[in-house]
Amino acid sequence: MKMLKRMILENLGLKNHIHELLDPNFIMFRFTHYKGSSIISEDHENNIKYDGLSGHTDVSFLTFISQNQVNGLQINKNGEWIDVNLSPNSYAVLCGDSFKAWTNGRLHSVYHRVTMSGEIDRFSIQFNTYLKPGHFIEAPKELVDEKHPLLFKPYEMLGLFSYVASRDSSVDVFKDYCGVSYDKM
Ligand SMILES: O=C(O)CCC(=O)C(=O)O
Ligand SMILES: [Fe+2]
Repeated sequence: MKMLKRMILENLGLKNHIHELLDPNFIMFRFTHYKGSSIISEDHENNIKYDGLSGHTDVSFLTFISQNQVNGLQINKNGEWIDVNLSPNSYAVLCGDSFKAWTNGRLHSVYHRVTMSGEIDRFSIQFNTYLKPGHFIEAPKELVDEKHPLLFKPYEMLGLFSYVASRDSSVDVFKDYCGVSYDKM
């Protein structure tokens, strides 16, 4: 994770900012169990119900996803859903909203979902990286200029978490919380 952050910052010419992202690093793990159709099937006339998770972006900096050998994760590229075929012992890395905000939009958060289509249960582990509460996420000055106006106001993770928890997750909560709107002249 540290290496990945270093590589990204080096690429953006921001190596001098690495400690802002590494020192206050804060990690959350989540385990998810998606039931295969053999368990939750309500198969009346082939009307099978599948488990899953609807489309969203993560509010983290980075998300690492590891799974048992059952696929189901999909990412959206230009409106098209693409299956992520994870080989055993590998994991997916997704960029989240916080990295997008900190890079003032240079990185994009990945819109993704989970769609189950088989009989076997899927188990996944998500490892989300944030900044410790109390540390503000603010794009470095080098990434803000006339051509690249500030896209997100500085914010802090606890404020964001409580806002997200109080909202309907189907709307763009992250942008609602800290997005900057510029009036078109
Ligand atoms: O289970 C997965 O592969 C992804 C889960 C996910 O996107 C999430 O919990 O935010
Ligand atoms: Fe997610």
